[in-house]
Amino acid sequence: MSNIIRSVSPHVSYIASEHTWIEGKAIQQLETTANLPDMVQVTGMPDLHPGRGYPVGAAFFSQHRFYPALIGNDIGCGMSVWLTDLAVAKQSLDKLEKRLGNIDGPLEEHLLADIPAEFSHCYSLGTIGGGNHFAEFLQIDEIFTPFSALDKKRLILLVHSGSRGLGQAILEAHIREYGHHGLEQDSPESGDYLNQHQHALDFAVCNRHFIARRIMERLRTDGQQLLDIAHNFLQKTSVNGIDGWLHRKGATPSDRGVVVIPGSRGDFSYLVEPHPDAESLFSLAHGAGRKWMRSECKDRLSAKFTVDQMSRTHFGSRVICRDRQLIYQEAPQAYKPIDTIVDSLQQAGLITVVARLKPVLTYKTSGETV
Ligand SMILES: Nc1nc2c(ncn2[C@@H]2O[C@H](COP(=O)(O)O)[C@@H](O)[C@H]2O)c(=O)[nH]1
Ligand SMILES: [Mn+2]
Repeated sequence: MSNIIRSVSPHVSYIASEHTWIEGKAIQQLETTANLPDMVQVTGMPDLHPGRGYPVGAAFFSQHRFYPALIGNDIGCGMSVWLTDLAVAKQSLDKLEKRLGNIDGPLEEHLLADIPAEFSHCYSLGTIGGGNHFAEFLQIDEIFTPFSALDKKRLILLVHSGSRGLGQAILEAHIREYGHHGLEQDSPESGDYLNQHQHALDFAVCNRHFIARRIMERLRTDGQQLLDIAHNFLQKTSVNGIDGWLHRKGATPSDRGVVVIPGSRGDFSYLVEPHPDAESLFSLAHGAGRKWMRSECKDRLSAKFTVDQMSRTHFGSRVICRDRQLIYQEAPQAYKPIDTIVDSLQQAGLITVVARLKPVLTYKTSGETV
């Protein structure tokens, strides 16, 4: 375990095997963040990559004060996993795509009555959003550890989305007023942020629920939720007997049962059982993590692959993405290989792999943009 959890300095470490690609800039960002006042420990996950000022794929533990900027704009972003009643064997990709149609618009009229009152004015509820958000059908490729809920004959639905414009508005207002200094715990400002943060977390859970519901309705099926877990959030907690604030930015909690670690639309995703551990700040990778910046993807790929070719993967799965920039930005090539991520977590003793999932159909957006 010791050579997988690498120490950069007494307060900074990251988890990586010899095969895990970690960019130097991301480690520099870890160190910069560790120098913030009252920061106690900073740990990078194997999917660590540089972000805008602060790294993504990391957990940060502070005392006395916390830093909303570390959580970022997509407060509550996370993954939910459903075991649907759709039989793997019977599916035609054409039929799935046709029935799914366009789910970028407001929720269907008959679902509006079920929206909790606190979110009834949020028109983005039930929509996936841009960037790396997606909804994906997957099939179980292999089960490694018995997990009663799994059934190889049924399709899995994975939803990745967050708090949409709400989280963005909370962060913008916070930065306008307080910059990047963080907030003293127990101050009125920190109480205000925590209330808004909770509201965004609740919205994100509700959003993923309605996305899954509308998708399953379109496909005339039902399903059972296996998990819903956020990877961008703040938690008041205790680590090694110290009370403080655990910030997760692209880090999945390891103390809440089975989680999913997605790869990309052209790679496997894994269901894993975490082994909670203080050294990793009770966190795991939340995905594969970017290898290429968004801005470089189209230049690197468009001469080699047409949009049509990008809409299929080597698994034979299909990608619905009518945004010609986004389809390149989110290409499988832009992400680290998921097996290097999962292997390092396994070698560090932080997970037991439950199942490997293979993409069947990935939905990004039906909106036509050039
Ligand atoms: N199975 C899929 N996984 C994907 C896809 N696009 C991205 N990803 C993975 O999700 C995480 C999400 O990162 P975040 O920082 O935006 O929360 C990313 O690291 C990838 O590994 C996809 O289409 N299908
Ligand atoms: Mn996310």
